Amino acid sequence: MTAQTTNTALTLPSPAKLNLFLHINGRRTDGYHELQTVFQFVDYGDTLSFHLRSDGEFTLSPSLPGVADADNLIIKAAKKLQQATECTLGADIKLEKRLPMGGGIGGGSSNAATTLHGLNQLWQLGLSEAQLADIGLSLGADVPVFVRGKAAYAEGVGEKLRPVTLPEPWYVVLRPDCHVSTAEVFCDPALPRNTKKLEKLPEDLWQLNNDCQKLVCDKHPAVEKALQWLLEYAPARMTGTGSCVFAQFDSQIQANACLAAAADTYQGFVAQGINSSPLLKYLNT
Ligand SMILES: C[C@](O)(CO)[C@H](O)COP(=O)(O)OP(=O)(O)OC[C@H]1O[C@@H](n2ccc(N)nc2=O)[C@H](O)[C@@H]1O
Ligand SMILES: Nc1ncnc2c1ncn2[C@@H]1O[C@H](COP(=O)(O)OP(=O)(O)OP(=O)(O)O)[C@@H](O)[C@H]1O
Repeated sequence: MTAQTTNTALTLPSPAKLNLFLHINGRRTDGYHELQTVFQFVDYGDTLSFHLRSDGEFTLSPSLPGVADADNLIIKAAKKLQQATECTLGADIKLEKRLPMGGGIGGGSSNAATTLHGLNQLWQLGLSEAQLADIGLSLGADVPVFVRGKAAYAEGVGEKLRPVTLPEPWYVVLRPDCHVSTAEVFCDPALPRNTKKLEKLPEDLWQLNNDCQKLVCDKHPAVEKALQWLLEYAPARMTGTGSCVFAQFDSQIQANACLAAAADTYQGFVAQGINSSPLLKYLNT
């Protein structure tokens, strides 16, 4: 991922995340779920470029298929920041989309976080990371971790974050050919919602589960199939509410070999797990 900065333009990375495990501990009265998860970033993602406008307007190019610009988390984040700070500036925003959408790897949330950081810098607002994370939370439960940019043990709805230092292995991430709605998974009566809260993270996160995985596999055979396919190679699991599944490897060579074998059947990518988001590297903080 490359990035560049001038006073009137800024190019920034927008990486994906994996949920290395995901426990659902309960449901709040507002319908949101209490959860425990570990987020790790991967060195693969989208790229966003921001060009300053003085008239307070926004453009996005290209638009995402099936997503009106007004519903795009990039534009929503830009408008939230503009309103919160009463800023009169705007931006032309370019998006290079590489991340599969609706795959549980947080592409939209990451785009929102990169937009908050990018415009904070371009407009010289001087908001703190904590202020940006607060604005981010109003856009989605996964936005704060992307704003903070550190691999984290998360609780609450995903916003109570404790940085963790994890091994940085290689992952194969496969995108089964189906769409899984996060809201639908969380609304499903069959979702297990009472996993006991962990007091302490175990050393080996593969001992833990993704509580959404069985439900999603039962409803979407393509997810089950991709997971079983990966399990022939390495420990594998679903991320978030799916549909993407990932397997862990010690080396890039092993991961590439697995992806090459998958190529006829699945779309996917190889990426390294990273504890610090590439976004942080390019910000003047
Ligand atoms: C499942 C995870 O991907 C784990 O990282 C996230 O918690 C989902 O985060 P997200 O996509 O940013 O979620 P949001 O956009 O805030 O919410 C999407 C939908 O998921 C449900 N939702 C989400 C997060 C959460 N802790 N409890 C929920 O019940 C809500 O019904 C909401 O309607
Ligand atoms: N910039 C964006 N990038 C991707 N999706 C977006 C964006 N803005 C809005 N969306 C909408 O959000 C939905 C979820 O997108 P996203 O790629 O973040 O899913 P996800 O990886 O499953 O996220 P999460 O794990 O946070 O639920 C998309 O299907 C799309 O309709």
